[in-house]
Amino acid sequence: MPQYVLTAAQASAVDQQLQRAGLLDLAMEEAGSAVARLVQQQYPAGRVLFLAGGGANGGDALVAARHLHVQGREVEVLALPARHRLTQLNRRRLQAVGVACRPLKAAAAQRSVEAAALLVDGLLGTGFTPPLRAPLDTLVHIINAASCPVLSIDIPSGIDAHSAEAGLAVQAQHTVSLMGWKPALLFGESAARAGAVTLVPLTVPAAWVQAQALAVRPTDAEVGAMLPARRNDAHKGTAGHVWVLGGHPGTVGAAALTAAGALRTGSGLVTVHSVAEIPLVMPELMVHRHSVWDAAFRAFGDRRPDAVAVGMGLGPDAAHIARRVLSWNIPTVLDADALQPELIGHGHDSCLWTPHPGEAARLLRTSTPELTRYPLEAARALQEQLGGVVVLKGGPSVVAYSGGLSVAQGGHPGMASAGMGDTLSGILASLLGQGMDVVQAAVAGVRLHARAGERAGQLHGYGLSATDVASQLGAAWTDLTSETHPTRERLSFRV
Ligand SMILES: NC(=O)C1=CN([C@@H]2O[C@H](COP(=O)(O)OP(=O)(O)OC[C@H]3O[C@@H](n4cnc5c(N)ncnc54)[C@H](OP(=O)(O)O)[C@@H]3O)[C@@H](O)[C@H]2O)[C@@H](O)CC1
Ligand SMILES: Nc1ncnc2c1ncn2[C@@H]1O[C@H](COP(=O)(O)OP(=O)(O)O)[C@@H](O)[C@H]1O
Repeated sequence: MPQYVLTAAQASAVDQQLQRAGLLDLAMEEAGSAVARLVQQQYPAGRVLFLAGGGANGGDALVAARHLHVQGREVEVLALPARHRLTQLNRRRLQAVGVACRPLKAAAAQRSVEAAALLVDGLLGTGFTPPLRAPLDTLVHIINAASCPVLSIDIPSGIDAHSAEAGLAVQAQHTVSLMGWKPALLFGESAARAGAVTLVPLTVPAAWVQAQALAVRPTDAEVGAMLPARRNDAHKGTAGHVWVLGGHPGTVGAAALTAAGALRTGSGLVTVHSVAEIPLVMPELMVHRHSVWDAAFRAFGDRRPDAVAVGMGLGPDAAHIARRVLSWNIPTVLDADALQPELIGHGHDSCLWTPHPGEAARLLRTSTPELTRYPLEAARALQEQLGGVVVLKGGPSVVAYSGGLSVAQGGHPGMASAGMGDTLSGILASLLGQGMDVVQAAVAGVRLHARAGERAGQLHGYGLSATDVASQLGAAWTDLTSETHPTRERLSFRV
């Protein structure tokens, strides 16, 4: 089942549909029971302290407390005055099964926290509008000083669901996100505040969520189904020829890493064109050194590859060279030095632009902190300016295409090292060269890169390099396709 990303306003729109259909009570019951189930699984012993706000987020907490109480867990509930109708209803239901709901005051919270084995934060969810008002600010300080783990419902209290920033807000060990991901749970400091996130999709008509969603988050099975199946009679002429145009004295490794990424993603032929001496990191690569770029383009004549990656370590002439490449109108990955504002308006539908936040800020003529506050909106703005498809790189990367946004799953913090993006460019060019549609190549390519990073991270931790990631690409491909192409795997190993 697809996963979606929703802003607070979009989640609230679905809530209103549920309300009109008379289903909101059931959704709150499902949300609360999912929280209780998770508590039993992950934190099976000791007293559970619930801090409940007055909105529906507090209502979810009251439902969870009731479920745990009837299952025999010791619970304590401190609650603000209930404003939401369903929160009032669930307060009565909780009291009906014998649990007292004491007023939530700072002093009581302070005392109760000391005896708790787990604190469930149900103060504020998507109905929060910054800045945090009293007494919630004091309560957040008390929660953050607690020695027990904290589990937040939907989103840590004090986090603005839309933004990657975090001011005064709960630091959770675990967050149960309801219905879909909120942007804040995916990016930056706000995601760090959420700890481990468990998504509980809720029994809501998928079409309602899809109609509202800001972005999708494809599962591995969905990504695997996009990757091309190769026939047993495939040969190097059918697996795509990729050209890499990059490298400059001092940055020759970038072009080599891109080429290695393309080979490891299954390209039949990979040729590097450069005016610098490119190290032959894999003897399977073809490397052509040209005297100057004009001579290179003369030598190309009318010959064209199936896909081209341009810009990695390319140096000061990159915009000019990329513009000539764009006139070929073939599947093209533009990265690094080729990501220049003067290319805006010169792209085409088969372009895949791959900026990191610094390059993206340069293209949008804004600052990097401004851009990283709202990565989804930034990716969309870039796509509108550049056309084609944009991969805004990060942990996680966002793919923006005409009419849609997709957020990649996974990756590894060890991928924060030089050359990772160059490898990604090679992966993307390889997938384009193997005939994939540009949107699917981008979505599948970023996940393939992240999956290879996860595997390499298990072996090398924070010491992993881009070369290590490239070496895991074949295994990552197998991981992603194992669910969707079992027959093909068996066929390809026949004797
Ligand atoms: N389909 C789904 O996903 C489902 C979602 N569900 C749940 O609904 C939640 C959203 O519920 P919601 O809309 O009632 O808002 P919620 O977050 O509880 O906050 C409202 C309270 O916060 C207060 N408040 C606001 N700003 C504040 C500030 N700056 N400083 C201090 N206080 C502030 C505000 O106070 P007031 O402004 O009224 O004084 C009001 O009392 C969602 O996160 C999920 O948990 C499930 O129940 C079922 C299905
Ligand atoms: N913490 C992380 N989690 C997941 N992916 C990451 C993380 N850090 C970096 N990456 C990935 O590594 C790549 C870095 O790209 P980039 O900054 O262009 O590197 P370079 O220019 O050195 O090649 C991107 O694809 C990014 O998504």
